[in-house]
Amino acid sequence: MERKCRVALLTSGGDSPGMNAAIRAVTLACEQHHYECIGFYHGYNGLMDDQAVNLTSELVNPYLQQGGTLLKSARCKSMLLPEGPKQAANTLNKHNIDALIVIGGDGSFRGMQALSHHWSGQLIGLPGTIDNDLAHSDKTIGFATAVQTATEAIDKIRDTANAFERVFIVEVMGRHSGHIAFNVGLATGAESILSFENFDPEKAQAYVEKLAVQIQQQQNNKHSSFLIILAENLWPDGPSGLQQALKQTANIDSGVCILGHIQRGGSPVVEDRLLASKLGLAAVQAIAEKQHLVMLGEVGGNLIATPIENTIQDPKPVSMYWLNAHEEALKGF
Ligand SMILES: Nc1ncnc2c1ncn2[C@@H]1O[C@H](COP(=O)(O)OP(=O)(O)OP(=O)(O)O)[C@@H](O)[C@H]1O
Ligand SMILES: O=P(O)(O)OC[C@H]1O[C@](O)(CO)[C@@H](O)[C@@H]1O
Repeated sequence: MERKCRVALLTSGGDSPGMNAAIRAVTLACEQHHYECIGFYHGYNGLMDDQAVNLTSELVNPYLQQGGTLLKSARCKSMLLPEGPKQAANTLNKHNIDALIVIGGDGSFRGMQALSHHWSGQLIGLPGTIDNDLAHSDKTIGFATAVQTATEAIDKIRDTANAFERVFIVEVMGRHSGHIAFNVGLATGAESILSFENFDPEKAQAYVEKLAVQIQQQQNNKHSSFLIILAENLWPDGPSGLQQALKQTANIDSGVCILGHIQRGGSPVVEDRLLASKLGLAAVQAIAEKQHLVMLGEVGGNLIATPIENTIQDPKPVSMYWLNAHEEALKGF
């Protein structure tokens, strides 16, 4: 009897809503292709200490609509050491794995590159991160849900901010990229959006002075709230640093809300379920077609495979067009 192809799967880095939908799609597609499907728990840690599980449709089906990842995730320090990728390769060889699918962000893809130097199986990446910072896919799995979650939370802040005509600084995630900040800022009609793409930390005081003028003008004219969406890791001393600067510079009081990990959880929105399901099915198809060291993504409605190194190296710029248009439109009020 012909030996069945053995496909392994892991989720790595920050979990993102829709990872479970991708795991489910991979498992179902493997069953359809008559492949074995083996999950490894806790990201690359599961390859370090051999934490394997046989994935079946019965096991994965109930997770489709759940956030997080049924395979758990981790940031595995051993992968950064010379022995780590070798150890990972040993585990894959021990299980006779033919192909490994990694769902994660750019760090996880760097892990795939390191592994490729020690393991001869096929490696396929799926973009799974709320940050949307991977080139060659319009969206990453989990981004749409994170934007939705943050938007709903900020809408609630807006209600209470309106009631007291308050200024609020809301910090959103994104590590070092502004996709969440800009999209959430547009969706909530934030009066100001500050992110890596439009902020120079050397000129922080100049931004404070500009913000102070905007806040005073807007509140004098309209008697309404003023929301500042602030990307994490941006402002020196974080959102409370900006809060203090506004107070010291112009005696402006403001509230601070750090949305934090609330943005990573929750049931994936339809857009993420669809993207994850399509990419999961495509990953198994890519294995059947003998593809290697590629990431699958969706660009303009088409599924495309891009060499992993390009997805890591190529920038994924935030579109400034709509941000600028939004700022211009606000000036008209
Ligand atoms: N240069 C590298 N070489 C080998 N492995 C790496 C490298 N960079 C990252 N990894 C592995 O990938 C894991 C995940 O990377 P990282 O923590 O950067 O998250 P990510 O995949 O970028 O996702 P996210 O940004 O959404 O959290 C790391 O914990 C490590 O195990
Ligand atoms: O959960 P951790 O390990 O603190 O990581 C937080 C980081 O992970 C992300 O949620 C996803 O990369 C970033 O937006 C954030 O900076």
